[in-house]
Amino acid sequence: MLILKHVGLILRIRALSRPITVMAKHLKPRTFCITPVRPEMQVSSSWTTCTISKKIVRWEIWKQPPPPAAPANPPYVLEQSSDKGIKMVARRPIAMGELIALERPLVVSRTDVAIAEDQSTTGIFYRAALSGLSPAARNTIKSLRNSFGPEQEPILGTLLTNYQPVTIPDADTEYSGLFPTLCRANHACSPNANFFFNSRSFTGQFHAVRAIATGEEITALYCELAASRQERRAELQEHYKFLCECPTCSLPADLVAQSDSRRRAIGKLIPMMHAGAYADDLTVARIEELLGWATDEGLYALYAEILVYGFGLATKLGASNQARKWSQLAATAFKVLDGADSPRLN
Ligand SMILES: C[S@@+](CC[C@H](N)C(=O)[O-])C[C@H]1O[C@@H](n2cnc3c(N)ncnc32)[C@H](O)[C@@H]1O
Repeated sequence: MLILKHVGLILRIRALSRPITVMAKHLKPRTFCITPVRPEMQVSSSWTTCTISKKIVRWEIWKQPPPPAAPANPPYVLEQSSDKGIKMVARRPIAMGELIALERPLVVSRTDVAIAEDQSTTGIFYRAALSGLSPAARNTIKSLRNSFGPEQEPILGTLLTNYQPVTIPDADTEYSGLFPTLCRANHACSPNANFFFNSRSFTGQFHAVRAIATGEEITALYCELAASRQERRAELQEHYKFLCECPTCSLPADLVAQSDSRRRAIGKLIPMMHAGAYADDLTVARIEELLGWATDEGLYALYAEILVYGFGLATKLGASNQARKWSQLAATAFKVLDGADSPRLN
Protein backbone atom coordinates (compact mmCIF):
# COMPACT_ATOMS: atom_id res chain seq x y z
CA MET A 1 0.00 0.00 0.00
CA LEU A 2 3.02 2.17 0.30
CA ILE A 3 2.75 3.04 -3.36
CA LEU A 4 -0.06 5.40 -2.64
CA LYS A 5 2.14 7.87 -0.86
CA HIS A 6 3.21 8.92 -4.35
CA VAL A 7 -0.32 9.71 -5.37
CA GLY A 8 0.23 13.46 -5.25
CA LEU A 9 2.94 13.13 -7.83
CA ILE A 10 1.24 10.54 -9.94
CA LEU A 11 -2.04 12.34 -10.16
CA ARG A 12 -0.35 14.93 -12.25
CA ILE A 13 0.60 12.38 -14.87
CA ARG A 14 -1.48 12.56 -18.03
CA ALA A 15 -1.80 9.08 -19.42
CA LEU A 16 -5.26 8.58 -20.80
CA SER A 17 -4.38 6.40 -23.71
CA ARG A 18 -2.01 4.08 -21.93
CA PRO A 19 -3.10 0.53 -21.27
CA ILE A 20 -4.30 -1.08 -18.18
CA THR A 21 -3.56 -4.78 -18.19
CA VAL A 22 -6.22 -6.86 -16.65
CA MET A 23 -5.78 -10.48 -15.93
CA ALA A 24 -8.09 -13.15 -14.72
CA LYS A 25 -7.06 -15.39 -11.83
CA HIS A 26 -5.87 -18.12 -14.15
CA LEU A 27 -3.13 -15.81 -15.38
CA LYS A 28 -4.26 -15.08 -18.89
CA PRO A 29 -3.31 -11.45 -19.35
CA ARG A 30 -5.61 -9.18 -21.27
CA THR A 31 -4.51 -5.79 -22.38
CA PHE A 32 -6.60 -2.91 -23.51
CA CYS A 33 -5.54 0.04 -25.58
CA ILE A 34 -8.09 2.69 -24.81
CA THR A 35 -8.79 5.28 -27.43
CA PRO A 36 -8.40 8.80 -26.10
CA VAL A 37 -11.73 10.47 -25.42
CA ARG A 38 -10.48 14.04 -25.43
CA PRO A 39 -8.91 15.41 -28.61
CA GLU A 40 -5.96 17.00 -26.84
CA MET A 41 -4.98 13.64 -25.43
CA GLN A 42 -4.26 12.13 -28.81
CA VAL A 43 -0.65 13.15 -28.45
CA SER A 44 -0.28 10.19 -26.09
CA SER A 45 0.26 7.90 -29.02
CA SER A 46 -1.09 4.45 -29.44
CA TRP A 47 2.50 3.44 -30.11
CA THR A 48 3.33 4.04 -26.43
CA THR A 49 0.11 2.36 -25.42
CA CYS A 50 0.75 -0.82 -27.32
CA THR A 51 4.43 -0.97 -26.46
CA ILE A 52 3.61 -0.98 -22.78
CA SER A 53 0.82 -3.50 -23.24
CA LYS A 54 3.04 -5.84 -25.16
CA LYS A 55 5.72 -5.58 -22.52
CA ILE A 56 3.34 -6.73 -19.82
CA VAL A 57 2.03 -9.54 -21.97
CA ARG A 58 5.59 -10.77 -22.53
CA TRP A 59 6.30 -11.13 -18.82
CA GLU A 60 7.85 -14.53 -18.14
CA ILE A 61 5.31 -15.10 -15.39
CA TRP A 62 2.59 -15.98 -17.88
CA LYS A 63 4.56 -19.11 -18.83
CA GLN A 64 4.92 -20.31 -15.26
CA PRO A 65 2.75 -22.91 -13.55
CA PRO A 66 0.00 -21.89 -11.14
CA PRO A 67 1.05 -20.82 -7.64
CA PRO A 68 0.89 -23.03 -4.56
CA ALA A 69 -2.66 -23.23 -3.27
CA ALA A 70 -3.68 -20.88 -0.49
CA PRO A 71 -3.90 -22.56 2.94
CA ALA A 72 -6.95 -24.85 2.76
CA ASN A 73 -8.06 -23.87 6.23
CA PRO A 74 -7.03 -20.24 6.47
CA PRO A 75 -5.99 -19.00 9.92
CA TYR A 76 -8.15 -15.87 9.54
CA VAL A 77 -11.76 -14.81 9.08
CA LEU A 78 -13.09 -11.59 7.60
CA GLU A 79 -15.42 -9.78 9.99
CA GLN A 80 -17.32 -6.53 10.02
CA SER A 81 -15.74 -4.11 12.50
CA SER A 82 -17.65 -1.39 14.32
CA ASP A 83 -15.51 1.43 12.93
CA LYS A 84 -13.17 0.33 10.10
CA GLY A 85 -15.34 -1.64 7.71
CA ILE A 86 -14.25 -5.23 7.18
CA LYS A 87 -11.27 -6.53 9.14
CA MET A 88 -9.12 -9.65 9.06
CA VAL A 89 -9.05 -11.53 12.37
CA ALA A 90 -7.01 -14.54 13.55
CA ARG A 91 -9.26 -17.57 14.15
CA ARG A 92 -6.47 -19.51 15.87
CA PRO A 93 -2.98 -18.70 17.18
CA ILE A 94 -0.64 -17.81 14.31
CA ALA A 95 3.09 -18.36 14.74
CA MET A 96 5.72 -15.77 13.85
CA GLY A 97 6.72 -16.23 10.22
CA GLU A 98 3.62 -18.28 9.35
CA LEU A 99 2.00 -17.73 5.97
CA ILE A 100 -1.39 -16.20 6.75
CA ALA A 101 -2.81 -15.70 3.26
CA LEU A 102 -1.73 -15.91 -0.36
CA GLU A 103 -3.51 -14.92 -3.54
CA ARG A 104 -3.14 -13.86 -7.12
CA PRO A 105 -4.15 -10.32 -8.03
CA LEU A 106 -7.43 -9.87 -9.88
CA VAL A 107 -6.06 -6.88 -11.74
CA VAL A 108 -2.57 -5.63 -12.49
CA SER A 109 -1.60 -2.36 -14.07
CA ARG A 110 1.17 0.14 -14.11
CA THR A 111 0.80 2.15 -10.94
CA ASP A 112 0.76 5.49 -12.71
CA VAL A 113 -1.73 4.33 -15.32
CA ALA A 114 -4.08 3.17 -12.62
CA ILE A 115 -4.19 6.50 -10.89
CA ALA A 116 -3.72 8.91 -13.74
CA GLU A 117 -5.75 12.08 -13.49
CA ASP A 118 -7.26 11.96 -16.97
CA GLN A 119 -8.94 8.67 -16.32
CA SER A 120 -10.59 9.78 -13.12
CA THR A 121 -13.40 11.89 -14.50
CA THR A 122 -15.51 9.69 -16.74
CA GLY A 123 -14.64 6.13 -15.72
CA ILE A 124 -14.69 5.10 -19.40
CA PHE A 125 -11.10 3.92 -19.21
CA TYR A 126 -11.66 1.80 -16.10
CA ARG A 127 -14.92 0.27 -17.23
CA ALA A 128 -13.38 -0.68 -20.56
CA ALA A 129 -10.27 -2.08 -18.93
CA LEU A 130 -12.24 -4.23 -16.49
CA SER A 131 -14.74 -5.41 -19.08
CA GLY A 132 -12.52 -8.39 -19.91
CA LEU A 133 -12.90 -9.86 -16.43
CA SER A 134 -15.50 -12.45 -15.50
CA PRO A 135 -18.74 -11.12 -13.98
CA ALA A 136 -17.69 -12.70 -10.65
CA ALA A 137 -14.37 -10.83 -10.68
CA ARG A 138 -16.12 -7.57 -11.60
CA ASN A 139 -18.59 -8.07 -8.76
CA THR A 140 -15.73 -8.72 -6.36
CA ILE A 141 -14.11 -5.45 -7.38
CA LYS A 142 -17.41 -3.62 -7.01
CA SER A 143 -17.81 -5.01 -3.48
CA LEU A 144 -14.45 -3.67 -2.26
CA ARG A 145 -14.24 -0.60 -0.12
CA ASN A 146 -13.99 2.81 -1.72
CA SER A 147 -12.89 5.37 0.86
CA PHE A 148 -12.97 8.30 -1.55
CA GLY A 149 -16.68 8.91 -1.96
CA PRO A 150 -18.02 11.19 -4.69
CA GLU A 151 -14.71 13.04 -5.08
CA GLN A 152 -13.42 10.17 -7.26
CA GLU A 153 -14.73 8.06 -10.07
CA PRO A 154 -15.86 4.84 -8.22
CA ILE A 155 -13.50 2.33 -9.85
CA LEU A 156 -10.57 4.67 -9.38
CA GLY A 157 -11.61 5.22 -5.74
CA THR A 158 -11.63 1.46 -5.24
CA LEU A 159 -8.17 1.09 -6.78
CA LEU A 160 -6.79 3.94 -4.68
CA THR A 161 -8.21 2.41 -1.52
CA ASN A 162 -7.03 -1.14 -2.15
CA TYR A 163 -4.05 -1.28 -4.52
CA GLN A 164 -0.92 -3.04 -3.27
CA PRO A 165 2.51 -3.17 -4.89
CA VAL A 166 3.33 -5.78 -7.53
CA THR A 167 7.10 -5.77 -7.48
CA ILE A 168 8.68 -7.07 -10.65
CA PRO A 169 12.46 -7.52 -10.39
CA ASP A 170 14.38 -5.18 -12.71
CA ALA A 171 11.15 -3.62 -13.97
CA ASP A 172 11.42 -0.20 -15.53
CA THR A 173 8.34 1.07 -13.74
CA GLU A 174 6.07 0.35 -10.76
CA TYR A 175 3.10 -1.98 -10.95
CA SER A 176 0.17 -2.42 -8.61
CA GLY A 177 -2.50 -5.04 -8.13
CA LEU A 178 -5.85 -5.68 -6.53
CA PHE A 179 -5.72 -8.60 -4.08
CA PRO A 180 -9.35 -9.09 -3.06
CA THR A 181 -8.72 -10.80 0.29
CA LEU A 182 -5.41 -9.27 1.34
CA CYS A 183 -6.81 -5.79 0.81
CA ARG A 184 -9.31 -6.42 3.63
CA ALA A 185 -6.54 -6.09 6.23
CA ASN A 186 -6.63 -2.74 7.99
CA HIS A 187 -3.64 -0.59 8.82
CA ALA A 188 -1.78 -0.43 12.15
CA CYS A 189 1.35 1.57 12.93
CA SER A 190 2.93 -1.52 14.56
CA PRO A 191 1.53 -4.11 12.14
CA ASN A 192 1.61 -7.81 12.90
CA ALA A 193 1.69 -8.95 9.26
CA ASN A 194 3.92 -8.13 6.29
CA PHE A 195 2.68 -7.88 2.72
CA PHE A 196 5.15 -9.42 0.28
CA PHE A 197 4.70 -9.78 -3.46
CA ASN A 198 6.36 -13.01 -4.58
CA SER A 199 7.22 -12.45 -8.23
CA ARG A 200 8.09 -16.13 -8.74
CA SER A 201 4.61 -17.41 -7.93
CA PHE A 202 3.02 -14.03 -8.79
CA THR A 203 1.16 -13.96 -5.51
CA GLY A 204 0.62 -11.40 -2.78
CA GLN A 205 1.32 -12.90 0.63
CA PHE A 206 0.89 -12.03 4.28
CA HIS A 207 3.34 -13.46 6.78
CA ALA A 208 3.01 -12.95 10.55
CA VAL A 209 5.87 -10.83 11.88
CA ARG A 210 5.10 -11.85 15.43
CA ALA A 211 2.89 -14.38 17.19
CA ILE A 212 -0.78 -13.44 16.76
CA ALA A 213 -3.39 -14.59 19.28
CA THR A 214 -6.84 -15.95 18.45
CA GLY A 215 -9.25 -13.05 17.97
CA GLU A 216 -6.49 -10.50 17.33
CA GLU A 217 -6.90 -8.30 14.26
CA ILE A 218 -4.38 -8.97 11.48
CA THR A 219 -2.90 -5.68 10.31
CA ALA A 220 -0.56 -4.40 7.63
CA LEU A 221 1.12 -1.06 6.95
CA TYR A 222 -0.17 1.60 4.56
CA CYS A 223 2.30 4.40 5.27
CA GLU A 224 5.84 5.25 6.25
CA LEU A 225 6.16 4.05 9.86
CA ALA A 226 9.46 5.72 10.76
CA ALA A 227 7.65 9.01 11.29
CA SER A 228 5.79 10.74 14.12
CA ARG A 229 2.11 10.04 14.87
CA GLN A 230 1.15 13.39 13.39
CA GLU A 231 3.01 12.68 10.16
CA ARG A 232 1.60 9.17 9.88
CA ARG A 233 -1.92 10.38 10.53
CA ALA A 234 -1.58 13.12 7.93
CA GLU A 235 -0.39 10.63 5.31
CA LEU A 236 -3.18 8.15 6.10
CA GLN A 237 -5.80 10.89 6.08
CA GLU A 238 -4.63 12.17 2.72
CA HIS A 239 -4.34 8.83 0.96
CA TYR A 240 -6.86 6.60 2.77
CA LYS A 241 -9.26 9.08 4.34
CA PHE A 242 -9.15 7.88 7.93
CA LEU A 243 -7.82 9.00 11.28
CA CYS A 244 -5.59 6.27 12.64
CA GLU A 245 -6.64 5.15 16.11
CA CYS A 246 -4.47 2.02 16.17
CA PRO A 247 -3.03 0.93 19.56
CA THR A 248 0.24 2.82 18.88
CA CYS A 249 -1.59 6.03 17.92
CA SER A 250 -3.86 5.68 20.97
CA LEU A 251 -1.05 5.61 23.56
CA PRO A 252 -1.03 8.31 26.28
CA ALA A 253 0.71 11.55 25.25
CA ASP A 254 4.01 10.86 27.04
CA LEU A 255 4.35 7.45 25.40
CA VAL A 256 3.45 8.91 21.99
CA ALA A 257 6.26 11.45 22.44
CA GLN A 258 8.67 8.61 23.26
CA SER A 259 7.49 6.58 20.29
CA ASP A 260 7.76 9.61 17.99
CA SER A 261 11.34 10.31 18.98
CA ARG A 262 12.40 6.68 18.39
CA ARG A 263 10.64 6.54 15.03
CA ARG A 264 12.13 9.86 13.95
CA ALA A 265 15.61 8.61 14.86
CA ILE A 266 15.05 5.51 12.73
CA GLY A 267 13.60 7.70 9.96
CA LYS A 268 16.77 9.79 9.89
CA LEU A 269 18.77 6.67 9.11
CA ILE A 270 16.63 5.66 6.13
CA PRO A 271 18.17 7.96 3.46
CA MET A 272 21.62 6.73 4.53
CA MET A 273 20.45 3.12 4.40
CA HIS A 274 19.05 3.55 0.92
CA ALA A 275 22.21 5.26 -0.25
CA GLY A 276 24.41 2.61 1.43
CA ALA A 277 26.30 5.49 3.07
CA TYR A 278 27.73 5.57 6.59
CA ALA A 279 28.28 8.70 8.68
CA ASP A 280 31.77 8.92 10.15
CA ASP A 281 30.44 8.92 13.71
CA LEU A 282 28.04 5.99 13.24
CA THR A 283 28.90 3.14 15.62
CA VAL A 284 27.92 -0.46 16.19
CA ALA A 285 26.43 0.64 19.53
CA ARG A 286 24.16 3.16 17.78
CA ILE A 287 22.92 0.48 15.40
CA GLU A 288 22.19 -1.77 18.40
CA GLU A 289 20.21 1.06 19.95
CA LEU A 290 18.16 1.61 16.78
CA LEU A 291 17.52 -2.13 16.44
CA GLY A 292 16.19 -2.11 20.02
CA TRP A 293 13.88 0.81 19.22
CA ALA A 294 12.62 -0.81 16.02
CA THR A 295 11.81 -3.92 18.08
CA ASP A 296 10.10 -1.91 20.85
CA GLU A 297 8.04 -0.04 18.24
CA GLY A 298 7.01 -3.25 16.46
CA LEU A 299 8.68 -2.20 13.20
CA TYR A 300 9.85 -5.58 12.03
CA ALA A 301 10.47 -4.72 8.37
CA LEU A 302 12.62 -1.76 9.42
CA TYR A 303 14.40 -3.94 11.97
CA ALA A 304 15.43 -6.25 9.09
CA GLU A 305 16.64 -3.32 6.98
CA ILE A 306 18.70 -1.95 9.86
CA LEU A 307 20.30 -5.38 10.33
CA VAL A 308 21.47 -5.35 6.71
CA TYR A 309 22.75 -1.82 7.09
CA GLY A 310 24.47 -2.75 10.37
CA PHE A 311 26.09 -5.69 8.63
CA GLY A 312 27.57 -3.27 6.10
CA LEU A 313 28.81 -0.96 8.84
CA ALA A 314 30.34 -3.79 10.90
CA THR A 315 32.07 -5.13 7.78
CA LYS A 316 33.41 -1.67 7.01
CA LEU A 317 34.71 -1.32 10.57
CA GLY A 318 36.30 -4.79 10.52
CA ALA A 319 33.96 -6.06 13.29
CA SER A 320 33.56 -9.46 11.68
CA ASN A 321 31.79 -11.26 14.55
CA GLN A 322 29.20 -8.51 14.72
CA ALA A 323 28.81 -8.58 10.93
CA ARG A 324 28.22 -12.34 11.01
CA LYS A 325 25.67 -12.05 13.81
CA TRP A 326 23.70 -9.34 12.00
CA SER A 327 23.79 -11.15 8.69
CA GLN A 328 22.36 -14.30 10.35
CA LEU A 329 19.66 -12.28 12.10
CA ALA A 330 18.81 -10.52 8.81
CA ALA A 331 18.42 -13.87 7.04
CA THR A 332 16.03 -15.04 9.77
CA ALA A 333 14.09 -11.77 9.56
CA PHE A 334 13.69 -11.99 5.76
CA LYS A 335 12.34 -15.53 6.12
CA VAL A 336 9.79 -14.23 8.62
CA LEU A 337 8.82 -11.26 6.43
CA ASP A 338 8.71 -12.93 3.01
CA GLY A 339 8.83 -16.69 3.62
CA ALA A 340 11.53 -19.15 2.59
CA ASP A 341 11.23 -17.93 -1.02
CA SER A 342 12.45 -14.44 -0.14
CA PRO A 343 14.67 -13.03 -2.90
CA ARG A 344 16.44 -11.12 -0.14
CA LEU A 345 17.92 -14.37 1.18
CA ASN A 346 20.32 -14.54 -1.78
C1 LIG B 1 -7.69 -1.49 2.02
S1 LIG B 1 -9.10 -1.04 2.90
C2 LIG B 1 -9.02 -2.10 4.29
C3 LIG B 1 -10.22 -2.97 4.42
C4 LIG B 1 -11.49 -2.22 4.72
N1 LIG B 1 -11.69 -2.07 6.15
C5 LIG B 1 -12.69 -2.86 4.09
O1 LIG B 1 -13.78 -2.75 4.66
O2 LIG B 1 -12.55 -3.45 3.02
C6 LIG B 1 -8.60 0.53 3.50
C7 LIG B 1 -9.67 1.29 4.21
O3 LIG B 1 -10.02 0.66 5.44
C8 LIG B 1 -10.20 1.63 6.46
N2 LIG B 1 -9.10 1.47 7.45
C9 LIG B 1 -7.98 0.76 7.30
N3 LIG B 1 -7.22 0.82 8.40
C10 LIG B 1 -7.86 1.61 9.28
C11 LIG B 1 -7.59 2.07 10.59
N4 LIG B 1 -6.47 1.75 11.24
N5 LIG B 1 -8.48 2.91 11.17
C12 LIG B 1 -9.63 3.25 10.54
N6 LIG B 1 -9.94 2.86 9.29
C13 LIG B 1 -9.08 2.04 8.66
C14 LIG B 1 -10.08 2.98 5.79
O4 LIG B 1 -11.37 3.36 5.40
C15 LIG B 1 -9.21 2.68 4.60
O5 LIG B 1 -9.37 3.60 3.55
